[in-house]
Amino acid sequence: MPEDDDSPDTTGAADPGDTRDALAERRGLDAPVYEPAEDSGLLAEAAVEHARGVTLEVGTGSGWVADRVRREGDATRVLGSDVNPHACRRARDRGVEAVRADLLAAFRDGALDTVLFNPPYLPTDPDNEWEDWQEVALSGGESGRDLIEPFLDDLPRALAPDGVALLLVSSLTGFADVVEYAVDRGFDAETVAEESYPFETLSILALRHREHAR
Ligand SMILES: C[S@@+](CC[C@H](N)C(=O)[O-])C[C@H]1O[C@@H](n2cnc3c(N)ncnc32)[C@H](O)[C@@H]1O
Repeated sequence: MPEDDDSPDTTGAADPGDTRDALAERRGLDAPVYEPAEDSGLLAEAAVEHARGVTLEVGTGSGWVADRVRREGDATRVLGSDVNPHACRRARDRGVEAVRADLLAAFRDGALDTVLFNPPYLPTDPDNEWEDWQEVALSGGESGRDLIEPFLDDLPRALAPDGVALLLVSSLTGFADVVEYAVDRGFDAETVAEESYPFETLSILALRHREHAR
């Protein structure tokens, strides 16, 4: 594989006992930007199919997902955002319009027709935090939902009335808990893609404002 090829690594399927540290090691603990992996690939496939209008990928990382949507999907404009400045730079180098922002805070009410998010979701022991950009990319705090919940809190505001959000959810994070949280915020949730691995199942939830759900 060429050195600059950062398509998802689907060759390194983890063993059943694979841990957060093993995952991180496989992805390069000291890499400042999350490399696309199986989760990125699953989100990209669903996003190419569903993204329409103004599309934002929150936590764009390398920009690989946003770039695929830009090239292969029907969105009219594709943006990326990330708190990590190295990620914003990588995404821009790829041709993605990327801004440094915390979740949806920088975006106007109802401005987004499609929102994509592959969040940091690994449940993490508070005594075992790394405090680097990989931590920011991977750790979802003790529950795994530290980023998912504030994202879902603000999504009703930023998503257009007939918009859709595609959220990647791991079984490690508590699928039912995420669905319940989204439903409580006025969304209908539908699973549009799912892949099982030895250590987790990844799902893509399509979230629509309840009054606009099909
Ligand atoms: C699991 S990685 C996904 C990267 C990329 N979207 C992909 O699928 O390959 C999560 C990304 O979310 C970013 N992130 C973490 N906290 C964030 C926040 N509060 N606002 C925006 N992005 C955030 C991380 O820097 C990281 O790039």
